[in-house]
Amino acid sequence: MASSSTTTKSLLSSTFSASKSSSSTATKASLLSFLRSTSATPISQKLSHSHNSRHHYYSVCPIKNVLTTATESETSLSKYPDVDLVSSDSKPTILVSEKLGSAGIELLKGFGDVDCSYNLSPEQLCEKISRCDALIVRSGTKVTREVFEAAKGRLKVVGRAGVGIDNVDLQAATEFGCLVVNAPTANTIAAAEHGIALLAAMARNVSQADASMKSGKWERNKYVGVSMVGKTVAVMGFGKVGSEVARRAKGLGMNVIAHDPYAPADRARAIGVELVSFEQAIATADFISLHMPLIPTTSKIFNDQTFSKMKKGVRIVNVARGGVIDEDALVRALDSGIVAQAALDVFIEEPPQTDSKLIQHHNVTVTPHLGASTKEAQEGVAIEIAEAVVGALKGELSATAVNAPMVPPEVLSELAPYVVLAEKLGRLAVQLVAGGSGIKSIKVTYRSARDPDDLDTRLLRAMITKGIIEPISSSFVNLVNADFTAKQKGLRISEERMVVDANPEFPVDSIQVQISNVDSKFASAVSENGDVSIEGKVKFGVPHLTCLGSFGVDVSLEGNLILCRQVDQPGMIGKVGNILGEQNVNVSFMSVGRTVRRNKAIMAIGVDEEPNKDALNKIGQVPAIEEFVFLKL
Ligand SMILES: NC(=O)C1=CN([C@@H]2O[C@H](COP(=O)(O)OP(=O)(O)OC[C@H]3O[C@@H](n4cnc5c(N)ncnc54)[C@H](O)[C@@H]3O)[C@@H](O)[C@H]2O)C=CC1
Ligand SMILES: O=C(O)C(=O)COP(=O)(O)O
Repeated sequence: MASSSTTTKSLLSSTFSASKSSSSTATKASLLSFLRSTSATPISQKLSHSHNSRHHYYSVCPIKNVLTTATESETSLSKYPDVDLVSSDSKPTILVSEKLGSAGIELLKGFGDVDCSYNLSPEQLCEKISRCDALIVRSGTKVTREVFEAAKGRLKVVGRAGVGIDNVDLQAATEFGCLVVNAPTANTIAAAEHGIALLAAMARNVSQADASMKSGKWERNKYVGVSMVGKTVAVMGFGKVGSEVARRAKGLGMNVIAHDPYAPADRARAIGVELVSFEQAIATADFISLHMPLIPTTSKIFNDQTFSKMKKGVRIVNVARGGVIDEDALVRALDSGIVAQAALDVFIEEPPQTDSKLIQHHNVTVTPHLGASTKEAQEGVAIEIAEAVVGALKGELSATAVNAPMVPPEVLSELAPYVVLAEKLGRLAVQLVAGGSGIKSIKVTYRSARDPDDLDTRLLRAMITKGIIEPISSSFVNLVNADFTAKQKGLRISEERMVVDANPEFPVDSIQVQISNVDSKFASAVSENGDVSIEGKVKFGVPHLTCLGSFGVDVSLEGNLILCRQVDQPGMIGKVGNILGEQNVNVSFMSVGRTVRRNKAIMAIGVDEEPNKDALNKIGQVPAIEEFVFLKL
């Protein structure tokens, strides 16, 4: 490895002191803007910047599905849609499309402009959404791909004021870089209580007897019920609601079994519940209470086949999601007597058709999705979701993110400077790749004194991805969509964590980014193994480039960078410095690295301003300079 030296100490120290404070602000701002969906980055700004730049652009080659470089003339601005964007200092607009508790609304009003518009048609929602930064829904709003498309990049967060997110197209949200958060805890008890209410009401024919009496009848013999005590209830889905139902059912003297492929056995044991297989649960239960999410593996999991395996006369409660039951099969099972009764709060289609055979069935008790509808739960959910949405709009990582990694705040603050380093290295590496090269394979190596398992690299990987993709495509990358976008663009990003002898106080010692099988526009950036290779470190909170190809350098990654390879001889720094000085371009940092004395050297010059073409040409004409490149950080 080459040694690196910095030209003047005073330059170094003044840069550090000047950059230290600005860098910590920049670090924070950069981190926040990344964590906020960058889909909301003013695209117009991004475009005008790109349009004015004299440097290479890149676009996605749709056939090879590989990132390829292209020149400005090949880059058409017409592919970018007109986007109605708020400026970053205006208040965010938050659309609340279903009734939300007043405490939550007040909290939201303290942060943004709140538009409570209920009962919007899909078309009305699509029309409104392009003017909204956040959308808050309950189970009644379908947040489809069309909604994300109509948002035109402005929607940063969808808040689901409740648990189930099956009404939100998560794949589309992720693709559009839109964070989805939910409020998973505040309605647990309400849902569990409703489950128990339905269980008891069904067992004792409460709703049927009520309707009968109101129609003037007195039918005591017709509505003889069944007792719950001593009966077996199978709780299907032993999560938050399921566990609370189990606890309450035990209090009623029932024998409780549960099925949940992912539930820990010790939690079940603590409540006195036996975890059993699906088959065992449905074959032995007198009552079955459903508490699993609606996901592909649970969709219509209760169907003709599974009903046929149930104990004859079983009673079913569903406070989870209508879609876990094949409703036509349930009608058949009710008609045949396999299922004696059902009590349903949720339906495949909500509201269901009024003439639905299931709803009208005399052995079925129904409620219109009331599980979460208690005053207490609704206030709790409203506050929980308002806090999550405001936090997301502020750029904080959410503890209830559904489609993004949850990074604990302490990890986040420790990683903050490395997050900036990671993005800059990605930006730098991609600019070193020659136009026309297809970028496919990127290797990231993290060196750290800590155990590899202690380093959560998702955030860093996402930042490197952002740094690589954003300068060369029209995609906007954030924590939500980084992996998806990389995959979509055919980028293979592999990671390696290496333990090195460094200060364990810091989570990372260095990050190296290598791009394989590409040509470089700066041959010195190519390492011995043929990859474009750069490495960086954080020094005093400031990201630095420390290695380029086989050359050691030391330059703070701020502003712009000129890299030159020259014959190692005296006077080179002065020559280039003079050319820049003539153009009033301020040098912020300079570092020279070489492999062998008086042989080849790399000069890395940080500049505050962008030198004009003339200055760059003059640098290129300095006889000892063999190659140079100007890079924007
Ligand atoms: N009716 C209503 O108003 C309400 C309905 N819900 C619904 O209740 C359900 C449960 O909510 P929470 O307990 O808060 O969620 P949770 O995530 O805490 O629990 C769900 C459990 O289902 C389990 N599970 C996943 N696949 C399964 C499978 N194939 N078989 C059995 N279990 C499986 C999971 O491991 C998890 O433990 C959700 O569908 C939610 O949408 C929740 C609140 C109110
Ligand atoms: O939280 C859930 O999953 C629910 O089903 C509650 O739905 P809601 O918010 O009452 O429309």
